[in-house]
Amino acid sequence: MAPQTKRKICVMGFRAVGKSTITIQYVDKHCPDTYNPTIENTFQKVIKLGSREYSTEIIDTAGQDEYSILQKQYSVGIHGYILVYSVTSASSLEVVKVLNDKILNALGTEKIPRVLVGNKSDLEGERQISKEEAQSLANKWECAFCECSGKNNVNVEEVFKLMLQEIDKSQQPEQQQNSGLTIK
Ligand SMILES: Nc1nc2c(ncn2[C@@H]2O[C@H](COP(=O)(O)OP(=O)(O)OP(=O)(O)O)[C@@H](O)[C@H]2O)c(=O)[nH]1
Repeated sequence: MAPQTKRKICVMGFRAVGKSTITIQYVDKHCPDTYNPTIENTFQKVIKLGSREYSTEIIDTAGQDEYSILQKQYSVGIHGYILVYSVTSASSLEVVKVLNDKILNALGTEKIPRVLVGNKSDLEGERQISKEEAQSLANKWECAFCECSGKNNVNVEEVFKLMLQEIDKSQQPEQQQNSGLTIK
C-alpha cells in the first residue's frame, strides 16, 4: 500500500458561522447540540480519496473578525484553508475576504489552496449571500467553492474532498492545473 500523504488543513472564518459543526460532523459524524465558542481544536482523520490515503490534521480555529491578527501557527506548515462564511450573514463574507487577504499577504503568494464554503444552506429563508456572488468571488480567487449545511450534513464530505483536491492540484506542474473546482 502507498504511504499516507500528510495534510494539514486550517478551518477559518467569523464567529458562529459553523466551523466546528462542519468539522465535527465530518470527523465524528454528529452535530454538536449546543454552541460552544471554540478556542482551538485539532482533529485527526485518515481520508481515502481514490487510491490515495491522506493522514489529515484539521485545525478548527477560534472565530476571527476583520481585526484579528493571523497567528503564526496558521501561516506556517498549512497545506490548505477552508474559509467559512454563513449564507445568512453578509458580514461573515466580508470577514472571509479580509482573512483571505491576510493569508495571501502572510504567505506572499496567491497560489494557496483554498475552499470558500457557504455554510447554513438549510436556512434558505434567511439567505443574504447568493450562490452566484460567492461563486464569482471564488472564481476571482481561483479557488474551489461549495455551499453546505453542517447541521443537516449536506455537502460536508465535499468540502474536505475539494480541499484535498485543491492541495493536490497545487502540487502538480503548472500546465496540469485547471481552474477552481466546484460542487453544486
Ligand atoms: N441552521 C444551521 N445552523 C448551523 C449550521 N452549522 C452551525 N449551525 C449553528 O450555528 C451556531 C454556531 O456553530 P459553530 O459550529 O459552533 O460555529 P463556529 O464557527 O465554530 O463558532 P466559533 O467557535 O465561535 O467561531 C450553533 O448554534 C450551530 O448549531 C448549519 O449548517 N445550519
